[in-house]
Amino acid sequence: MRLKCAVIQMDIAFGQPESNMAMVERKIADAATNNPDVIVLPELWTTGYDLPRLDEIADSDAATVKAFMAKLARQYGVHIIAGSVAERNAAGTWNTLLAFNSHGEQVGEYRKVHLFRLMDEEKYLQPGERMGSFELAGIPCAGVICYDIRFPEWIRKHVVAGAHVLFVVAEWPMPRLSHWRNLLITRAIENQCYVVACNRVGSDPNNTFAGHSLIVDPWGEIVVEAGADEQTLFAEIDLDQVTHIRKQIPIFTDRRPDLY
Ligand SMILES: O=C(O)CCC(=O)C(=O)O
Repeated sequence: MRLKCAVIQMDIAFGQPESNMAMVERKIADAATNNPDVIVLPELWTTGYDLPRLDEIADSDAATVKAFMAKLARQYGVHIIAGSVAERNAAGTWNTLLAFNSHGEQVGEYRKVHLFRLMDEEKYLQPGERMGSFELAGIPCAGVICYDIRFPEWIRKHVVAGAHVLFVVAEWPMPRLSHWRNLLITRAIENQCYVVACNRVGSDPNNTFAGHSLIVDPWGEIVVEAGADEQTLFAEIDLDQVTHIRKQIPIFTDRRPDLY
C-alpha cells in the first residue's frame, strides 16, 4: 500500500488563530491540487507559543478546529493530521494533536505527554496521559508532538502497539536543528517505521524555528526534506517497506523485553 503525503511547513502568526486558520485553509486547498492521501500540519499552528494568552485564544474543547478540519478533510477527500492546537476546557489546557480521515471523521486525538520546560509549557499546559495511536484507512499510525521524539521508550511503545507510520508535529527551534534531524532518523531506524515530520518556520518573540520538515523511510533514508522557508513537501511512501525491512532485520523478534 502507498500513501501520498503532503507536509505543510509554514510560518505561524503569533497568537492569531483566525489569521492562521485562513492561511491553513489556503495552504490545504493548494496542497489538495496534488491529490495527496494525507496532509500534515505543525504543532500549535492556531496560536503559536503565545502561552500567556491561552485563556483568551485556546480553542474551547478544540471544537472550532475540529469542525474546520473535518469540513476540509471531507471537502478534499484527504486525511488530515491537523498538527496540534491549544485545547481548553474547565480542567485545563492541553497541546493536542488531532487526526481526521478522508470522510471527515476524527480518528485520533493525542495530548502532548512530555511538556517542554525550555518553552514554559509546564507553566501553562497540562500533560496528556494517553497514547497517540490511530488508524488511517487501515494503516496503523501514531502521532506525537515535538519534544516527545527525545523519549525513545514512548515512541517504541507506539510501534510495539503496531504503528507503521509515526507522524511528528513540531515547533522545533533552529539552535537544535541537528538534534531534530538525528532524532527523527534514529527513531525511524530503531523502530523500522516511516517518520513523517512537520516543523514550522519563522520566528516568534522568543525563538526562530528550524523548518527542515522531513520524511524518513524505515531504513533511515531521507525521502524528502525541506529547507528553512515555507514549503509544502510532497512524497509517496510505500508501506510494504516496513514489512520488508522488519523481515530483513527482525528486531521485533530479537528484542529482549524480559531484560529491559
Ligand atoms: O526538544 C527540543 O529541543 C525542542 C522541543 C520543543 O520545541 C517542543 O516540544 O515544543
